[in-house]
Amino acid sequence: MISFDEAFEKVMQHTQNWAVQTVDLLESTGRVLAEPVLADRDFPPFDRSTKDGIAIHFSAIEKGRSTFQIEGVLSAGMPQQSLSSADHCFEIMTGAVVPQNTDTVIMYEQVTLENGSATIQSIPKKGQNVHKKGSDAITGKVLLQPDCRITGAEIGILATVGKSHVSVKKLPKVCVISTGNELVDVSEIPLPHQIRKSNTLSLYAALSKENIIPELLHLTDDKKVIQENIARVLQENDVILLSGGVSKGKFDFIPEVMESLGVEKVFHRVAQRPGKPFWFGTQKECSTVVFSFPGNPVSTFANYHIYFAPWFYGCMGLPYPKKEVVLDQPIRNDLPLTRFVQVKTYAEKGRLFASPIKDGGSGDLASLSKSDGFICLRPREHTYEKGELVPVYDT
Ligand SMILES: Nc1nc2c(c(=O)[nH]1)N[C@H]1C(S)=C(S)[C@@H](COP(=O)(O)OP(=O)(O)OC[C@H]3O[C@@H](n4cnc5c(N)ncnc54)[C@H](O)[C@@H]3O)O[C@H]1N2
Ligand code: MOO
Ligand SMILES: [Mg+2]
Repeated sequence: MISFDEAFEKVMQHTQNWAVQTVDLLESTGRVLAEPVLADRDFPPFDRSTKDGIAIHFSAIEKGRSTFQIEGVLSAGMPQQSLSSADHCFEIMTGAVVPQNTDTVIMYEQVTLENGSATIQSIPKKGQNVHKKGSDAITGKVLLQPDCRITGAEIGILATVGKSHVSVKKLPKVCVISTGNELVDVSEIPLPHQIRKSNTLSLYAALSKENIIPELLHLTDDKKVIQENIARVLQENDVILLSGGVSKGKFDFIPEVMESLGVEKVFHRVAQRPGKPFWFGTQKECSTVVFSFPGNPVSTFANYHIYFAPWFYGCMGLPYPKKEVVLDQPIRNDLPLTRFVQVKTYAEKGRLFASPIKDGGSGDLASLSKSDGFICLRPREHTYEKGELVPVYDT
């Protein structure tokens, strides 16, 4: 059995790269950008008024003028105009092009309009309320580097530079498989000896947060059925996530089936709780990566977040957000294995605290909604003290 740190390192050594694809702008939301995005013109592309008011040439103020004859009204979307005399002004709206021969905008609140003239009530600063052409970025500047997650902010930038199609990293094709004769569909009424499938649906939901829509498959505990189906699934997918069938039971066929299909075992069993019988391997010919999680619900859930999530970030070239929390009570782990304890986190005085949740072991599926993460407690003789910082995996 290997330690958690060794297992984690081995998983991270098997990151994959699934090439790139071009998608429509709005479909790129949540995806990882695969190209640099440059400013196609200056930002802003013209001297732009930032207030509704009047545009003047500041030299008129220096000469002591405070009343200006209004030459016209400018709205956003009008081509640039030209002021014919420094004794005049234009009324100008936010977003409109500042006219030639003007350099300063005074907002309506500081102006009185009367008989076609505007009188200013206070002395403005030269250049005020003008968002200068190219002041945010000049043409050709890199606005977005590749390997960033596309959120609403990036969509706005992509739209502004005219990217109706965006190059993004491809997502893996994923199959999520449940195994077990006791499992029935959500819509069924289970017999007394049966339970409804839940793990694979939790995995489906977690994957969909990453924009991955997996194929879902259920297999009975029949070696031949498992073998035939996994042979096909290996060919058709980049990643397989399994739940169940990896421990010591007479019907836990996954490890031997995987090896019979040429999936090379990287490790089986990790000194951790929950999630100990985790099996991880790769089929080199079709470069499919197999995460075979132990069937107990908390084990499947924990291992997805502890191993798969950072691995997937690694594949996408994204840094995995490492996080620590402050323990709000002492907790021991003098076992010779790494413990992952469910916690509820909360913020207080600018710090993030974690409160351990009592659960009924790794079969206690209902406990998962009371927590929002797992803290990682490596084996250690002395107690983890109240106030100590420990790593946390968000769920
Ligand atoms: N002799 C030993 N027995 C067990 C060991 C051990 O080391 N020696 N390890 C225990 C640990 S720890 C775990 S975790 C489980 C892992 O079992 P498997 O991966 O073989 O999973 P199954 O036997 O198929 O099922 C276990 C449990 O989980 C439920 N399950 C499975 N799949 C689902 C699903 N999709 N949705 C909901 N629930 C699911 C299943 O009904 C069982 O109750 O082994 C221990 N045993
Ligand atoms: O380690 Mo198992 O994953 O606790 O139930
Ligand atoms: Mg089992």
